[in-house]
Amino acid sequence: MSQTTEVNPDLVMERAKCNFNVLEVTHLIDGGEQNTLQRKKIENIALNDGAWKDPIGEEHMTPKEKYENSVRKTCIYGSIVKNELAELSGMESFGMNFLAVRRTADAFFKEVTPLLQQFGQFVPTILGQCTPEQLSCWLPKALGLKIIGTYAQTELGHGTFIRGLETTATYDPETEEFVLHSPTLSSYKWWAGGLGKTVNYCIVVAQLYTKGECHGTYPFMVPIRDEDTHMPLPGIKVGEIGPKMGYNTGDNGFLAFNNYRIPRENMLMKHAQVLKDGTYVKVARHGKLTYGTMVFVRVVLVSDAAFNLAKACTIAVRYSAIRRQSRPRPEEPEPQVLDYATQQHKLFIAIATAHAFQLCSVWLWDSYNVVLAQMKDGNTDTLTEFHALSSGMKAISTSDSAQLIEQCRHACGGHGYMISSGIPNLYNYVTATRTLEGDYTVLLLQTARFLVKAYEQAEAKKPLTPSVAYLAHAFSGRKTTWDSSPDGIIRSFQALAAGKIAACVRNIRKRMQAGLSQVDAWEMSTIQLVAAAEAHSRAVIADTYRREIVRLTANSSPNVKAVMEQLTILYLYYWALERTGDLLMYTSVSEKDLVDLQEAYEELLLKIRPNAVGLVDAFDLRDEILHSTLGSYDGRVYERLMEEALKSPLNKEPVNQAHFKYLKPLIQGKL
Ligand SMILES: CC/C=C\C/C=C\C/C=C\C/C=C\C/C=C\CCCC(=O)SCCNC(=O)CCNC(=O)[C@H](O)C(C)(C)COP(=O)(O)OP(=O)(O)OC[C@H]1O[C@@H](n2cnc3c(N)ncnc32)[C@H](O)[C@@H]1OP(=O)(O)O
Ligand SMILES: Cc1cc2nc3c(=O)[nH]c(=O)nc-3n(C[C@H](O)[C@H](O)[C@H](O)COP(=O)(O)OP(=O)(O)OC[C@H]3O[C@@H](n4cnc5c(N)ncnc54)[C@H](O)[C@@H]3O)c2cc1C
Repeated sequence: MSQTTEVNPDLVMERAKCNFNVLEVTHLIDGGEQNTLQRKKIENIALNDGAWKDPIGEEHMTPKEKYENSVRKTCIYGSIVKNELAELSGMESFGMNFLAVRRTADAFFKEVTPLLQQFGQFVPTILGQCTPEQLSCWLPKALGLKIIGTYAQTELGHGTFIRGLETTATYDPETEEFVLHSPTLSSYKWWAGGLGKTVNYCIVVAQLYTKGECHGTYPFMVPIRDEDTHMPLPGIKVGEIGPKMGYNTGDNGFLAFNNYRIPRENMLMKHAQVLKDGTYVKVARHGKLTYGTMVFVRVVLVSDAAFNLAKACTIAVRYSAIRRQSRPRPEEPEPQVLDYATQQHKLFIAIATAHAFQLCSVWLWDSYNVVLAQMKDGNTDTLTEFHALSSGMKAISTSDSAQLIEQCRHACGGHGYMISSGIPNLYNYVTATRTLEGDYTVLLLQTARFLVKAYEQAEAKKPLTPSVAYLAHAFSGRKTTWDSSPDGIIRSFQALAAGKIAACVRNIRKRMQAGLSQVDAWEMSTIQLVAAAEAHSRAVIADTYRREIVRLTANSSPNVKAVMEQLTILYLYYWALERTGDLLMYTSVSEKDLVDLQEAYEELLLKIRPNAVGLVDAFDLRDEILHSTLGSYDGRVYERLMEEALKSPLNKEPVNQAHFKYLKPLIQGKL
């Protein structure tokens, strides 16, 4: 943890007040002491020589300078963490090296590296979609950065509806090549990270045509720039898409093909093949295995949501401890804003949620590895449930994380609006993750498809998979009895998910009986289906968070156990109070129960208050990674804000020329 000699006295006081062992909680979050040591080792390698520093503040650079600076730092960073990046050669290896690389990358890149997609999607797609021969050809080149690539699936006209993509890959048996073509403007590839200027290769998802027949979308390895001159190859039109809310150092691009030819071997053929004579051979036992990279990235994004939220609440809690405002008791000094109950209400849920998502992401990752292992043995039975689960968790974690990061900004008042606070960049990054890799609504509707089918299984008294086992109790005809214990609240969350799913099924059936088609009846019910999938995902998250905390703190010291338990209960109370209407509908909760719950919630905030700074210190986020004037470990907020203000290019001269050019003539009435 970075420490300077002078620490703000309020933070010193807060740290003295903390009643638990901060390092013990850090180990818990990291998944054990060895992991913490390994992470710190990588952080020291990556950060200690200051290579992440910018010549001038990135925010003062032009877009072109920003991009070039980001490429420069990518090369420095890549050479520093080369060995750790090599670990990414197996999808199973989502270990501490991966997470440490992810964390230290944020010291180098306030937005993103143009090579994000090299490791975020290019390498994972090679791993998941290639035959063994293709793997041995492409993987070493990609991992060794001999080729730089991205993943171009989305088009100007279609992102969500993959089956609607228009780019074609038509097999020509005469030359044993595929001909890639963009028939319309809406078929232009759009969005792929790094495509604008950085990459020379691209995995392109296109409609496969052979022998006059379309076989759906498949990925193709496509060289797009000359490996020597980096010029776009003939038949390729490529460029950058322009300024965005965030990801501005990520050169997202567009790409079009004019009858562009690639060898037959460049179709990634793990799940289907086109033989030399053009015969199409399907290998996969599950129709959606070509969507595998998306499933992988959705799992990664849950962990990313937790990490970014931890950063935002570290900034906001430390700042709230040093910020003093208003005088409710005239005889006393102004209180720290962290002492206001409303401030605690804004912030402590953010800490608890960061823990919840972190633990869920580890659990989800472990479940994913089980699914991958089964698929290696040819068994794809659990993929459908996993797709529903990961879709729901990705949707909720990215959306909640973005909302809570914004809440952290509110908690920092005016200074939170400064780029130098670090929060705007965090928000701009995370809010995009609600959309990319599957939009929030669209993914929850995928979860809902699974839930409706699971409900029908439960109705028919057929066996249920673990994440929906609670549906077996949905047919008792009685409201679930309210019980404010943690297990009782989780049962209530499951009851309201079950109630909402049941209501959806009833509505769809009613509408079909009234003459609507299945598609129309489903469409009319989608508002409720999204709500049901949200309720289900929240029940899974709450249950997983609670179970994992109980398991992980079984041997913890009493105070660590106590504070972790308080956060878990806070999470449950918070969401119960957010959903009082639903609880009244689907459980026996009374008005008095809800009044008691609100009171218990407020008392819990008071109990957590003395440990708040300790809790965010336990995330162990180095100042270099936080990039925040408000959130540094030493709390020298005002000094840092002033230092940053003086870096503004407008402060380089006492009077700006615009005064003489425009204002003075206006003042003198000469305009
Ligand atoms: C140096 C740096 C260091 C480290 C960096 C490393 C990591 C960094 C950290 C993280 C970030 C990494 C990258 C992030 C940055 C940018 C990434 C952004 C990239 C992108 O956005 S790529 C494009 C992604 N696009 C999408 O996600 C599109 C969303 N749409 C879909 O997924 C689908 O079209 C659909 C699911 C909405 C519908 O598909 P469909 O029409 O074909 O299917 P149906 O609705 O008809 O369903 C049929 C059937 O299939 C089931 N199904 C659907 N999908 C899947 C699946 N994936 N797996 C399994 N089953 C699936 C569905 O449930 C139906 O089943 P049923 O039984 O018939 O009901
Ligand atoms: C920063 C960023 C980086 C990206 N990087 C990449 C990349 O590297 N490679 C790549 O291929 N793509 C990339 N994308 C694209 C991204 O995957 C898509 O934008 C995303 O999947 C959403 O699809 P869309 O843009 O088509 O949205 P749309 O589907 O057009 O969504 C518009 C609205 O319609 C709604 N909607 C759409 N379909 C339905 C439905 N069936 N039912 C109900 N509502 C619906 C949505 O909920 C949304 O409200 C990136 C996007 C961003 C923002």
